[in-house]
Amino acid sequence: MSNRKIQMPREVYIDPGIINDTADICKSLHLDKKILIVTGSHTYDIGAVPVIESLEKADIDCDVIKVDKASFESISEVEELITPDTTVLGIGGGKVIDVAKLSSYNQGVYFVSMPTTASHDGIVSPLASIKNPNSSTSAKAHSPIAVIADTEIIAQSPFRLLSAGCADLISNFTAIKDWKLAHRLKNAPFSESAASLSIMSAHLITDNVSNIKPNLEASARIVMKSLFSGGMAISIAGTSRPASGSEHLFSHALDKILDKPALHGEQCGIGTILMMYLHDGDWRAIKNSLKAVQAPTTASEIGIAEEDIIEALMVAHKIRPERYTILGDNGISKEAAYELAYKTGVI
Ligand SMILES: NC(=O)C1=CN([C@@H]2O[C@H](COP(=O)(O)OP(=O)(O)OC[C@H]3O[C@@H](n4cnc5c(N)ncnc54)[C@H](O)[C@@H]3O)[C@@H](O)[C@H]2O)C=CC1
Ligand SMILES: O=C(CO)COP(=O)(O)O
Ligand SMILES: [Zn+2]
Repeated sequence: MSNRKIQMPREVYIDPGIINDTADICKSLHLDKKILIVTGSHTYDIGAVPVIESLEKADIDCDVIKVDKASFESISEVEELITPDTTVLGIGGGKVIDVAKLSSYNQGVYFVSMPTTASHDGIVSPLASIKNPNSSTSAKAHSPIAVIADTEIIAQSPFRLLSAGCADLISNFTAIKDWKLAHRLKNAPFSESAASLSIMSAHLITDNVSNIKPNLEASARIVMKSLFSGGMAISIAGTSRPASGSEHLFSHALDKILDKPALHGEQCGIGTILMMYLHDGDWRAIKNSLKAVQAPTTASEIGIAEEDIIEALMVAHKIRPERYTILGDNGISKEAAYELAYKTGVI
């Protein structure tokens, strides 16, 4: 038997007002015995309250737990509330969704992904990213059984979060360059279909920048659909390779260095400018696309000091040494890091 499994969601809803149909969706999937809502303190009012109303009307039992960190403590707290007939609904941003995803995976129960914003491509993917002292990258979990993305709620979320989602998708351009490089130099397994889908998802953003605007349901829909197809590329590959290369290593390095990192997608977007320069690609086009969706392109816009950018560039290659990228096995020198950040206008 092949041990290569492609896992995908069974049902995906990307629609305005769909959150009010949560009970019907859970019933139709036979997931209505016992519901555990995992949400954040801020996203409780925005997303959990309408879900609770929908479940109460349908006489479906539900418990709620609020988590604010994607940590192993949060995972344990959630797991304590899970029984074999529980379905976990993750309602919130990326951290909440990752906690819901990993705790449900550990306990072997179904999970429904309910994003209240469109800030990164883990919404639909089978991976979860839980920070710990040894690792800041994503690890295997499982795909949601269903995705319920209410584009009305997502459109009303701060535009900064949507811009970050666009930037996380734009980073697929360098991720694929790195993946191809690793395939050629190190014989890393490569999937043409996952790579094509990943690039297509990034193009859905860069070809549509003029249609991505604040407070517009149609814009939230474009970003959410692109994150969906980007997540599918990850599912097909069975690894985050199609969506995470050297630009993500740079962002992971910043997460380790900084007390208060910027949004995941924002850091990855800036990393994409830098890594595209190293690939000798069209980094100016990346910068223009990021600007067009109002994502940051300089360190100062997200309050990161020059020396932290340089430090992150110099240590990024150590984050995941098994994943070869343009940073090579030894990384880049301090002088080269300054030159790179300066020439691209990041510092
Ligand atoms: N599983 C995976 O494959 C991936 C996981 N990640 C992880 O996801 C996390 C980043 O996710 P983010 O969503 O960027 O951060 P986050 O989960 O911290 O959310 C950012 C902020 O947005 C707020 N928010 C969410 N919806 C809102 C709404 N409708 N209105 C107002 N505020 C709202 C949240 O309360 C939070 O304060 C990181 O931990 C990152 O490592 C990132 C990429 C892929
Ligand atoms: O952020 C991701 C894809 O956008 C996941 O990447 P990592 O596997 O590097 O955490
Ligand atoms: Zn990412």
